Amino acid sequence: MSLTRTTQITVGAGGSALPLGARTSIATVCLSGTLGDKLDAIAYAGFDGVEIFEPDLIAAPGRPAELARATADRGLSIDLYQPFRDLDSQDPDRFRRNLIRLERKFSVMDDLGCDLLLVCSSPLASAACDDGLLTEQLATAAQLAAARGKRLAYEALAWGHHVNDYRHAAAIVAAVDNPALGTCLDSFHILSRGADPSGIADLPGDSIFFLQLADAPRMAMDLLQWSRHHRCLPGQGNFDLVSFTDHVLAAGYRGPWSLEVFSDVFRHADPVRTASDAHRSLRYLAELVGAGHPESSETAVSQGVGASGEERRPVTGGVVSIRVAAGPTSAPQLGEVLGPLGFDLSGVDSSTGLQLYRDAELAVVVDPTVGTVWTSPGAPTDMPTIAQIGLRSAEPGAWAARAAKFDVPVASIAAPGPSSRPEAAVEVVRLDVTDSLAIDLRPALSAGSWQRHFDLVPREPAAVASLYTGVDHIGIGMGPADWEAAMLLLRSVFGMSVEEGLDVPDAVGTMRSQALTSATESGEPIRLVASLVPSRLDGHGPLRRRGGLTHAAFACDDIVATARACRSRGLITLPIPENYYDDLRARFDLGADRIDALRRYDILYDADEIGGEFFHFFTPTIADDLFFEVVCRRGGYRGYGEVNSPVRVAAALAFDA
Ligand SMILES: O=C(O)c1ccc(O)c(O)c1
Ligand SMILES: [Mg+2]
Repeated sequence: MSLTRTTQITVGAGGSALPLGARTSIATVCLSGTLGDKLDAIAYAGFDGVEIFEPDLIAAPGRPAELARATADRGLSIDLYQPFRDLDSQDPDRFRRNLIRLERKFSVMDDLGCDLLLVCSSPLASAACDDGLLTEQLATAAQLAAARGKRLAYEALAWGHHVNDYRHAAAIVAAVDNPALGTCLDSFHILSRGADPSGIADLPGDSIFFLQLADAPRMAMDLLQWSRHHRCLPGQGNFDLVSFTDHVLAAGYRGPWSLEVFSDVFRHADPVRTASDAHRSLRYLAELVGAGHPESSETAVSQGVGASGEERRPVTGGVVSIRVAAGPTSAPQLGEVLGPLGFDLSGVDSSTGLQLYRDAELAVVVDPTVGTVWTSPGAPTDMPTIAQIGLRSAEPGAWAARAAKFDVPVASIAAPGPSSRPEAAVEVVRLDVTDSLAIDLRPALSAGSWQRHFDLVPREPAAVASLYTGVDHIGIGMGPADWEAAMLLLRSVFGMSVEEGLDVPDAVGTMRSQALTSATESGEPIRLVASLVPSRLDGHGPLRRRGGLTHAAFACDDIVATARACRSRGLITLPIPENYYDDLRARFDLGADRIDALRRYDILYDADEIGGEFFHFFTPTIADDLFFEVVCRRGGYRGYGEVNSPVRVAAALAFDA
């Protein structure tokens, strides 16, 4: 068996990764560091151009002409200089003063070799509040720009005083009717206000001077604060950027796709990592947009980056295995819980001590070694964590190719095979989602494949029928440093989709959680629930959180029968308080018998508006974190019983006390 790690980073990849040959660009404000650090990271990630954010230039030691050289030396164009604020004004003196300021900025742009300036709509109460006056003032500015060989891209800020909607900005631009004035469309300002983006398709394409893309998580908060602190990359938030971008292309826009992401997270993240995620996010968006523009994908496909038939995302089956990094202290405790749950110890790897627990086709592998490579740096070594998720796939090699398309490194584990067909020898492809979580893709786990790795304990075939129909979902904790990158990776490579995130308050904190799902060939989706773990909690170190967080939930068809079977094997279910069942009786019309059955087996319950039902019970936590859950879904229930989460956490604390 050999392990090979392939890392492919696109450095200055030739040709466009975007539909219709569009160029990639990014605003310097997206990244942390000095302007030099930012340009290095942007060039390294493979971008074609930059937007220079004025405060970055003002604070930099180099003169604009030097910046122009530094940018050109890195193979980058300067696509936009921004922002020019508060141009229009009800006060004629103020407006005259603003025109002088504008002329000075044109001189800076001369030195930068940039001809496009972003002009934001004014948020000031003194802004021109009359369309006639505003049109007149923008017309004057456009004439000055034309005389200096410059162009102005007028952007409606979502919190603009008079102009805060792209249609209003476009109407003013149309009224001015000067080729030196166009609009800048910024997805954040348009989608954050819930404006219908379909009107973009009807704008004259040559009046759209610039496209800024940003995603964001849905939040009910002040627009300015939301925009300045919580934007994220396409594929990290909840906006529908695919149809947004489709409308912009339908209008005929062929300029750069530029990222403008104001983010508190990226402000202190490694700029190289942010920039490479940023470039990946544009390719992710391009793949989805390109799928709707087959005529546009021809060039892209010839460069190996487009959405062609054979490049479609390969399929997976469901979760077939879970590997728990348990360490020597927790490994025996895991065994004590897995046995009663129906997982028999069926093999041990004599060289590593890895323990294989199986219930029919499902496997849980427990790693008892100290400080395994899967444990996050700084995490307590005795804290068990789900380190690997195994998905069934008949075509691991195709997954390796797909990961490479997004520059995600994979490790290919080869099985002995004919050397004439090396691709057939790829047995497992492993891809790191974070430093402490990997996803494996492999064909069905036959006894044969286990045999190669474990000394199997002889057992009677099908001695016990399987208790479970599969893995319903997996819960994982992630630190803030990993969160954004992991979301993008899961969504781009695996095509996972997200619903809106949830904040779930419980006895030990408020947990930000995000469910991700992806379709499988069997129809039952893969479900992951990521929870954002603050990097430090109560001095317990990163990722340590009392009450449990990391978990695997197994699915069954009959919750009471399964609970009974587990109890008969000695399972201690997490005790749920009487008060919970009093409340259930008050909230739902369940009938005394059903409530009694739930209470007897510590089963929790939820129902949704469409008649879906959810039943689940839990094990106590192992070493404060890991637990197992058994669930039963009925009638198309799509949630995770989140309402019961605080009850579980409090019950786990009470059990441990
Ligand atoms: O938050 C701002 O002020 C700001 C500035 C420039 C932009 O392009 C933008 O979208 C927002
Ligand atoms: Mg903008």
